[in-house]
Amino acid sequence: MLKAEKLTWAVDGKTILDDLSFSVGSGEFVGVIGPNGAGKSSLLRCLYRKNQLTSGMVEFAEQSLNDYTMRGLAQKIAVVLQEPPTRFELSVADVIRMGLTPNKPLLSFDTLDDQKAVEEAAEQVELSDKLEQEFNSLSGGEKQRAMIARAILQAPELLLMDEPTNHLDVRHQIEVLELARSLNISVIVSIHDLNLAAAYCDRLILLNRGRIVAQGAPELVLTKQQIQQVFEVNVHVDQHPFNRKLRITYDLGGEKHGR
Ligand SMILES: Nc1ncnc2c1ncn2[C@@H]1O[C@H](COP(=O)(O)OP(=O)(O)OP(=O)(O)O)[C@@H](O)[C@H]1O
Repeated sequence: MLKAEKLTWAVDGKTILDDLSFSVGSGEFVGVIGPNGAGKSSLLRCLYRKNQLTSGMVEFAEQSLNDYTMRGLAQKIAVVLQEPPTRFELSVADVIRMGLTPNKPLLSFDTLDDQKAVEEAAEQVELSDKLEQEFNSLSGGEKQRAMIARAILQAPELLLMDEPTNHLDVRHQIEVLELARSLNISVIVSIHDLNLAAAYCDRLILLNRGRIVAQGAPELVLTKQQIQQVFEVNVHVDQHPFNRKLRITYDLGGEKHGR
């Protein structure tokens, strides 16, 4: 579905992403992990054409990303960003409704079905009681969930999410990832929490300093050695006794502090 080959992005003469090759299959849930500044957001920006590649190529559905119109791209790919835009002086319902735009004829009016779709998307992210509230007055986590509802309404084939769990409490982190999984579309998500990444992603791409250090199933990528090398922390990696997913436990410096 999505294929990147030798993707390279440089800015001000500095190479930020260097020779990245990977693919994401239909319905796959892929996590992009790596330390601060590794290039996760820059990579996602290349995948929705906010960053123009310096060299290499990205194909979506066997067509170069550059060959899509903006509207054509929005019909295929939805994006949920780390910091939702704050310029919206609109209600939550207005913001969510924007998700319908790419798939509606230009200058058409909203139908009752559109209204119902907005309400259903709001319900999925537990914002039904906030629909008339101004978007800007939502909490960080609520804004994030509204942007996810907008993306759901877009009915994309690929969902790109840049740190979607950033502002969310632990229950909503889990719910957002489960919701994204339940859509049964391809998802590429950048994520800091390695345990969530291991639990929800089919495959992981581990970035460090703009290069892919490892990619594959969580068990192959999240090895003790690789985590220690890239994140520079001591960890213990085992299998969770209940869900059999990888479990990463960090050395929180107890020894150092005599605890
Ligand atoms: N437009 C830009 N101009 C200059 N430098 C940039 C630009 N965009 C990104 N960078 C640099 O590229 C590097 C990677 O940034 P990026 O935001 O992609 O990292 P990240 O892995 O998403 O980090 P974080 O985990 O902190 O969000 C950083 O050093 C950043 O300063």
